[in-house]
Amino acid sequence: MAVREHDKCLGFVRLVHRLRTLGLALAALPVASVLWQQRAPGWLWALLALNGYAWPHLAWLISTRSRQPNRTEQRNLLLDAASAGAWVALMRFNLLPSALLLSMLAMDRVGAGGWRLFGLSLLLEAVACVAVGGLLGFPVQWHSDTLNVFACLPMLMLYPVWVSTVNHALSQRVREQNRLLDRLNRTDSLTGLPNRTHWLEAAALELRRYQRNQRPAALILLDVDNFKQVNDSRGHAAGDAVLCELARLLEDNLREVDTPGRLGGDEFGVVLPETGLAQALAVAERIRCRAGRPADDPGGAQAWTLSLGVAGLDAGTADLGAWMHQADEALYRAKLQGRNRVGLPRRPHAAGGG
Ligand SMILES: Nc1nc2c(ncn2[C@@H]2O[C@H](COP(=O)(O)OP(=O)(O)OP(=O)(O)O)[C@@H](O)[C@H]2O)c(=O)[nH]1
Repeated sequence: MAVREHDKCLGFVRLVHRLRTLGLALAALPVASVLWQQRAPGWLWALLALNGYAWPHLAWLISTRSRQPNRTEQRNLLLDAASAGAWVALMRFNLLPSALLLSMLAMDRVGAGGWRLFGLSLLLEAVACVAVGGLLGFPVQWHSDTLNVFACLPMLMLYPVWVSTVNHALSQRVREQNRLLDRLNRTDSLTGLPNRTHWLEAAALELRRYQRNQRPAALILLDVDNFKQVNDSRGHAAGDAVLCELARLLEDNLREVDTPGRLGGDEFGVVLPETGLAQALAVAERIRCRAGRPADDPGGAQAWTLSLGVAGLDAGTADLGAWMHQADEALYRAKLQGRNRVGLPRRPHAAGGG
């Protein structure tokens, strides 16, 4: 099993261990009160001590050393259920401690493994209870005295709070992981910039704002010149480094409200809200000039260059596809005209502010 998979399973084992350690320690008190009432023999007391205080740590060792911690822990949970059933019979069905034991067990069974684990546990509890009860000749002593009631109180008052605390921590972790997953789904793994899907959403948002309120916006599409040669001559890792350098260049040279993104391969895009065409051309030119120059020698020779295409919005921009197409055509023109330049859109645009 892969190490990460093993670690993920340990999360479940840890959760059950926390529940079991406190649960069994508290459950031992009402059982002990019944054993005291019954003047039980020493071996029963020893069994209780083992079950209540040694078993949780033994179960932890067994599960964490297992090659399949999840499965082993499921088995341990079923053993817990069987032992609870046996204790109900050993307590001669003393009403309050038995009901408390079974209801608390049911609560963490549903919490840790859902209705399936609950059903299986119930079955095992019944089997163990009938088997041990049968061996003892089904002695019954329903009555719970004051000592039994007092011995039940710690579990009754503490365990539900403990279960809720553990569940709350768990649900917070799930929320955090969902947030992380969402971020990863929207991020390009190499550069850390928004990926194509996220970037297109940002562009579509600006288009809608323009259609509703005539707020200007512009797109820049950029592509590294002769990137294939960078890969071929300096290796794929050097190519990746150039893409990351470009991503940092965009982040460092744009406003907070602008959205840079990697559209795929060596093609990137920038969404510029509240920006007219002239301003967008100036931004594109600034990026072009700074591309491929070492930070400590910004006036030095360019190690790699960029071609860029710019498109603003006007009443003739039918949809996002049309807007992208205009920027793409402008980029294509920049490539045709010799690369390392900013391409202009074919049509004059009405978007103001520049
Ligand atoms: N290192 C690296 N290369 C990539 C990645 N994704 C795509 N490429 C390469 O990027 C190159 C893209 O080349 P093109 O855009 O077609 O052409 P170009 O060489 O940049 O030429 P022009 O765009 O015409 O200037 C291809 O060789 C791809 O294999 C990546 O994540 N990392």
